[in-house]
Amino acid sequence: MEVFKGLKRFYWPERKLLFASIFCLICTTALGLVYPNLLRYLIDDIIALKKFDQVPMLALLVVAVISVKAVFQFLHGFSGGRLGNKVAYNMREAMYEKLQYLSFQYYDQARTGDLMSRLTADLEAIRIFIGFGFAQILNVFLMIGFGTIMMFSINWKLSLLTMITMPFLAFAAIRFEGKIHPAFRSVRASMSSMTTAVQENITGVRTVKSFAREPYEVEKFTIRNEDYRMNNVATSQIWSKYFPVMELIANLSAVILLGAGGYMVIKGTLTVGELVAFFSLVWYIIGPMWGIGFHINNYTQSKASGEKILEILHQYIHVKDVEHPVVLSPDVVQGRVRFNQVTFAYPDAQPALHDLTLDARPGKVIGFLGGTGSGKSTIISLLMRAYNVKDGSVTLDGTDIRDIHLQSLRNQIATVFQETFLFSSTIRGNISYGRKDVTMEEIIRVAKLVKAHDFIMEMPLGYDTVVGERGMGLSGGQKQRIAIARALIKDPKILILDDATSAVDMETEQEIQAGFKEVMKGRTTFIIAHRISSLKHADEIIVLDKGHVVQRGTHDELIRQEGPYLDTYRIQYADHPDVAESSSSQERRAVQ
Ligand SMILES: Nc1ncnc2c1ncn2[C@@H]1O[C@H](COP(=O)(O)OP(=O)(O)OP(=O)(O)O)[C@@H](O)[C@H]1O
Repeated sequence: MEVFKGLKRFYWPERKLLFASIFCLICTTALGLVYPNLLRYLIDDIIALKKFDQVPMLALLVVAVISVKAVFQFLHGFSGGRLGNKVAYNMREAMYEKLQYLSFQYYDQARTGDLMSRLTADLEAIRIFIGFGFAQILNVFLMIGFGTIMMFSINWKLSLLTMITMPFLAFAAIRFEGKIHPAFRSVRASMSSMTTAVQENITGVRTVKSFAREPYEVEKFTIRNEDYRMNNVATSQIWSKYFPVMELIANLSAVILLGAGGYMVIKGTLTVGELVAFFSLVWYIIGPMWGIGFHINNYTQSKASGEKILEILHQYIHVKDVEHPVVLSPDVVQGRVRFNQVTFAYPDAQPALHDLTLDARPGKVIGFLGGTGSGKSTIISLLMRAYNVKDGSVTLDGTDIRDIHLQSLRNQIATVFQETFLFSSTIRGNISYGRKDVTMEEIIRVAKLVKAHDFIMEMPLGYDTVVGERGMGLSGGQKQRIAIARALIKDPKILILDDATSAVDMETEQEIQAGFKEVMKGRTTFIIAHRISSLKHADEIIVLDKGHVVQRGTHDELIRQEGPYLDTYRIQYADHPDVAESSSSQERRAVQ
């Protein structure tokens, strides 16, 4: 029940619907009890006494009871359906919102397929249970309770005899519950592992095809599919083992009733009408007892689903606002960024950054160079507070970013990531993503700045062209340019380019950078690049190696000293002897 207590905030506001659905079901159940009594009356008071003129009245009464019962049944379905959908809607909203605010650390580990199955299959299980399952379980108790009272009112001895098997039935049902719950959990786990495989396969279809790994992918899927099948088989084995046992026990009741009841009728201690009424009452109790397996199954499934949903809803958010955060106002932000002796390690890992200190004044350009895994992206992750710095501090205009309202901090920053992600929407929609109120003129202006306007206009629908999922249909360089336009339109105080121009040719890169100079006047820019050409205009270049700063200075300073920067420079300009020559003479001058 803990799970349903945890989910209370979703269904409690809809309690009117919940109670209406339960009330209507109780009425339906109570009206169901009228039948056995009408039967008894028909046999004992009409047929036995040959008062056949009362039959039409009785028939009309039956029609009336059926009609009222049907109305209650409809109202139960209606309110239950509304309740389930309302609860599922509220939960879907809450889950989606939570997913928006979960930190980068969570997504480092999360599996998309698993999250998708929680948002779909698990929510569906809860919808059905809260909408109908819960009322039905309550109904089982009511039917058993009402039926038992009525049976005892007819003949208590026969009632006791017939009820003899019920504890065994209850025992079997409880054992069944104990086995089926873990089985369902495994089914759900294997289901989500299967969906993850499908999702990853579709996302990475280009990689799969280029490596001709289709057979391997099929095999990988087969293993998970097999696991899912085996779990389902194991679950149905539990069903098939317990169900016949439960059915046998239930039917024993009917056999005892017919034997003992028939004997009582012969002896004259029970009327035929009472026996017939008793017989339908027994089935009135056995019916829900039989269904108990289904309800238990429904309950355990939704309990397992509820656990998975709560796991997300209760997921700890690593990066969140302090109690009274500083809310930045864009007109006052200068954009001065400082890292003060920052050392940072990802969870359960060696430090990715050691003792970094930097001071980026507003309007300055800071470049980062270093081999893969040297910590460049980590620096910008810390700047946008994707992770909390524990050792040292990062400040913006003198305020520790941990004290700044997270959204207002990120509103000042625009990042172009290493991997370009575009939404499956129009080019116009993709460029204007970071801002609500943006005119077409502004979109075109930034597109021209990043040299994207011409290729966009060559497309059949221009800015209204819909790009495929993840920007399919565009070249790497085109995607990057759209991503840069998306960052620029945000008019940020701080611009971060994480290897953002790696896919465009050098000439276009220079043109884009010339465009930047104009837009980024008075703003702070961080550029991560592998190409010297992308960095050489930076006010300070920081060279990193395994998380340590190994060199820093301007381009001119760095090419005058031996070190990784000059090594990279030599490699990249090997094809340009004139440049290389001039650099070596500069170097020589520096040494002299
Ligand atoms: N999310 C993460 N969780 C755990 N470790 C990480 C994570 N991201 C990066 N690392 C590790 O931190 C170190 C620095 O990585 P980082 O991404 O900052 O390097 P980088 O210089 O940007 O590399 P590249 O040029 O290849 O992008 C690496 O050892 C990397 O494996």
